[in-house]
Amino acid sequence: KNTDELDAKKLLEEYNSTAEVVWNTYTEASWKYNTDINEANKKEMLERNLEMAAHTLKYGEKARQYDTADFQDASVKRIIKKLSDIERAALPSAQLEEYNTLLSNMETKYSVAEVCRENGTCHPLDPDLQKIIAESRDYDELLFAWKGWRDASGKKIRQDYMRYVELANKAATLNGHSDNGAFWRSLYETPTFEEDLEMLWTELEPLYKNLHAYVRRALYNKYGSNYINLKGPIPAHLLGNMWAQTWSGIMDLVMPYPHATQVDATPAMVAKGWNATRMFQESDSFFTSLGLLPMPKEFWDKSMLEKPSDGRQVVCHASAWDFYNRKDFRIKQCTVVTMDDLITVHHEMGHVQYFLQYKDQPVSFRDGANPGFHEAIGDVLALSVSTPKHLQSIGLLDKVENNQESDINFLMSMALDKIAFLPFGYLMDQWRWKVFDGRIPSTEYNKEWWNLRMKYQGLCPPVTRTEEDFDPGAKFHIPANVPYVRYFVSFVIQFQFQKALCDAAKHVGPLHTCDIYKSKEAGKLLGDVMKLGFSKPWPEAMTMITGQPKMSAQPLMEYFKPLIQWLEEQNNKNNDIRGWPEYDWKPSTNF
Ligand SMILES: O=C(CCC(O)(O)[C@H](Cc1ccccc1)NC(=O)c1ccccc1)N[C@@H](Cc1c[nH]c2ccccc12)C(=O)O
Ligand SMILES: [Zn+2]
Repeated sequence: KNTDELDAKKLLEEYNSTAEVVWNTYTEASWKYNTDINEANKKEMLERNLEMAAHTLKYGEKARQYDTADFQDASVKRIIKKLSDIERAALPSAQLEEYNTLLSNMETKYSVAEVCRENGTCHPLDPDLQKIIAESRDYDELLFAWKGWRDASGKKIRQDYMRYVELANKAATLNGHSDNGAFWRSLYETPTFEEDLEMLWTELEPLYKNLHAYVRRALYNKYGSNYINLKGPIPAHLLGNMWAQTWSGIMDLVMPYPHATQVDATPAMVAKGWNATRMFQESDSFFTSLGLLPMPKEFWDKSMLEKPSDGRQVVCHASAWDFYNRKDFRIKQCTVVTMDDLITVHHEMGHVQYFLQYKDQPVSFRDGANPGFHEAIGDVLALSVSTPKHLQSIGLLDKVENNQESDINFLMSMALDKIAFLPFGYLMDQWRWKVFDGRIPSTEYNKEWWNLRMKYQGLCPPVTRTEEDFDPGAKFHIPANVPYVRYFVSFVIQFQFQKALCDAAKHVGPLHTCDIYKSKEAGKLLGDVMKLGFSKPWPEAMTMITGQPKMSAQPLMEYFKPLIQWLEEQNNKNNDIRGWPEYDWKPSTNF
């Protein structure tokens, strides 16, 4: 083994400059395909992916020659270690081509899927089906969209997915992991990662069960006892979101005090003629108010901020793009003018802010401290933007009162996104980890999916599901091969970050009223951590912000404390049980 540290340094310089070119070329081709899905663009993207894999293989094999045990420079050790895992480039070239083709076919099938009515009108997921699921209060119309989407997307991907699992696992084992799930978890560099997650869920589950009981009661009042059992799971198509992952779509059904302050800024956004660009400019202003970096000109010139109207097929699921040339950064989002999408705008802008902050790091360090950090940045700022006080200051809410009822309304709207999401954020990769390690065989993909949906979310399918279906495939991240536990981590640590930033901003009062707008101290804390990228283990980054190295559910619980007490009282008043002991109940199907 080579123990020459200067040799290694030279290798890494060569790697870094060549990687920037190869990755930029691939990213341009991938962008072209994602924003104009056709055979020619797909072919070009697949070719560029092979070139990138060849580059990864070449330098990965060189990196593996080194024994870095006695190296002085910790960064050199860290990069050599990261380069040594060459992921899919470890596959024989025929299988690598098959793997890349499977991935682009699954993502394309998902992105072009649509649901057609008898009268011939067809509906894509974005914006049509999402709008129906969020706004319709007709049980059967909701069922049309819910079942139709799963028939058009997940069902079509099941075979591809089985082969993808085999090849992903083969690549993982060739890199020394037991399976692909073990590889994904290794990115957190935390030996107790699964135990830590389980402890967080144990702390947070009671909050979720209280919210679930209260929402179930509201849905019972709306849809009646044929469709809701007060001691059973909730039919999965009634929660205002295609995957029941966030529930703010049904805020009108659960609003605690209809006569107190409203919290939805959507009507004002529409009334004031906001468009996608305006939403992104608003977000850009918030970031710069903290002393963080503005979006560069390329961003505004080259991003795709709306679904094209020229007939092009695109991947609508939002994403942020680093072109690895330290200049070119973009967002692709099929933005609609709603409060929900204003939140997503901040989420995506958080990714680009991270790109900007770490752009001068070596390419191997141009990543989040862990994947959850990358997901949390934008959401932290969105916590401030979402406050009634801030929405009023940007003209999106007129009347704002400071009283208990308005507080509860606001906290309910936040809980419908943040607390409702936790079990979904946790179960998605529970399912995939079990698929990758073989605990879930392909003959039980759908049965085990619904077991987890029942166990964690207290949901049931509105109609019978079989192994002909593949409901996990109806959620973008499964066909797109994007890990998901990062969002569970993000939804926990973003409250830790918010608490720390609010302290730095010298906020006084309850955590949920904090708005860090214009706080340069808060911005500096966040900016310094983003500049690190992946150069230090994430507990060091966590300590820089919060003063301690661990994930903790305490700040989230502190943020929602007033609502938790209120929900306890309401559920006791309604004599509602927490949980769903009558788990084998099914809603009536009148067709
Ligand atoms: O998927 C997303 C947003 C998309 C993304 O920004 O996370 C995107 C996903 C993606 C990854 C890889 C390829 C294609 C899409 N991630 C990024 O763009 C990204 C870019 C650089 C680094 C890390 C992530 N949110 C999740 C979780 C979520 C639901 N509601 C939310 C509200 C606020 C924030 C997140 C969510 C979802 O929609 O289920
Ligand atoms: Zn994200």
